[in-house]
Amino acid sequence: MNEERSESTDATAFRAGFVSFVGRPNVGKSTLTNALVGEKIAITSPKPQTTRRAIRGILHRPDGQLIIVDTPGIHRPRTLLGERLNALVEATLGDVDVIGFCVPANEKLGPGDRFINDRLDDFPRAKKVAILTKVDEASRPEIIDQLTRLGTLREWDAVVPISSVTGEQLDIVADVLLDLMPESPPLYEAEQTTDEGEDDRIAELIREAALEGVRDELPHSLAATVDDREERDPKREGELGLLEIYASLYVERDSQKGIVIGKGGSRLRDVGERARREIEELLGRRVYLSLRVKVLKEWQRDPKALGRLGF
Ligand SMILES: Nc1nc2c(ncn2[C@@H]2O[C@H](COP(=O)(O)OP(=O)(O)OP(=O)(O)O)[C@@H](O)[C@H]2O)c(=O)[nH]1
Repeated sequence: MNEERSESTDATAFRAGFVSFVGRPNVGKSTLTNALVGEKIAITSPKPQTTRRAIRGILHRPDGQLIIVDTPGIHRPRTLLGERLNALVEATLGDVDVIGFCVPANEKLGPGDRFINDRLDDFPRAKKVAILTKVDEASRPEIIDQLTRLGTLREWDAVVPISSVTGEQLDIVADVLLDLMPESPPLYEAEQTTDEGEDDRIAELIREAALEGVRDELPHSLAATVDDREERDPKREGELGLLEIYASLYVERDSQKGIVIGKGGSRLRDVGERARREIEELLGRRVYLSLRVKVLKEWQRDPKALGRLGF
């Protein structure tokens, strides 16, 4: 990050900086990122703890640039993967300008929220904003009650209630976050919405499609990679040909392979179909997707396997 950027009180100055949303699994961090950036980049899923990679989304505005670093949740590590994720969180949060602490309006503040709030003391450099998410699912009194409780946790630089679903207060949260950023020239090109590699985004779309409708224990055992791409000649000159993408889905055990593939391969066909449509939308062209399911025994605990999957 650029050390030359400076604090300023000039309200008309262009500001740019990094923000990371933290909070318990499922509080709506990825959905908020997508809603702010306006393009699907982070994986959202109703299952807890499915965001693995630090993905950046960028909100471009005439008065500033908000670079969103989407981290996996802070949680107590149980596996080597868990430890690496926590190390990633530490590295990310040590380097951002603002941390947005997300708490859902429709659930009481609990030990999980307090655990994460306490950890925020380890990142004194970052300004801290409390974001009350999912206000569409809570009553007025519940929202007020929750805001009061949030206020007792620490002196926040700001507290903002939002809904990523109805869009309520999303412009306000963007204003508030930008206001807290240092004065700085734009840090990214205007057309960029994410700096994640295209293959990584494709792999996330495949993983997301494969997660849909599977049992609770599977999310942590699924990974996807793009192995190869081949361009087919276009039928007519001046057109794009078909893009063939060869990808793998990794599970940890033989039994999980069956779950992913389904009876007679029916589930895998659905997953491939869903993922292909998403990839075509992302790339804006026709795609042929070949998906293979592979077993990589206990990959979450195996350093070599983790390396191969890009963790
Ligand atoms: N009603 C409502 N639901 C929301 C809102 N924001 C997110 N959700 C839902 O909450 C669930 C979890 O959202 P995510 O954005 O995946 O949550 P997350 O905090 O990124 O979760 P992890 O990746 O597991 O850490 C999804 O089913 C979302 O559709 C909101 O503002 N209102």
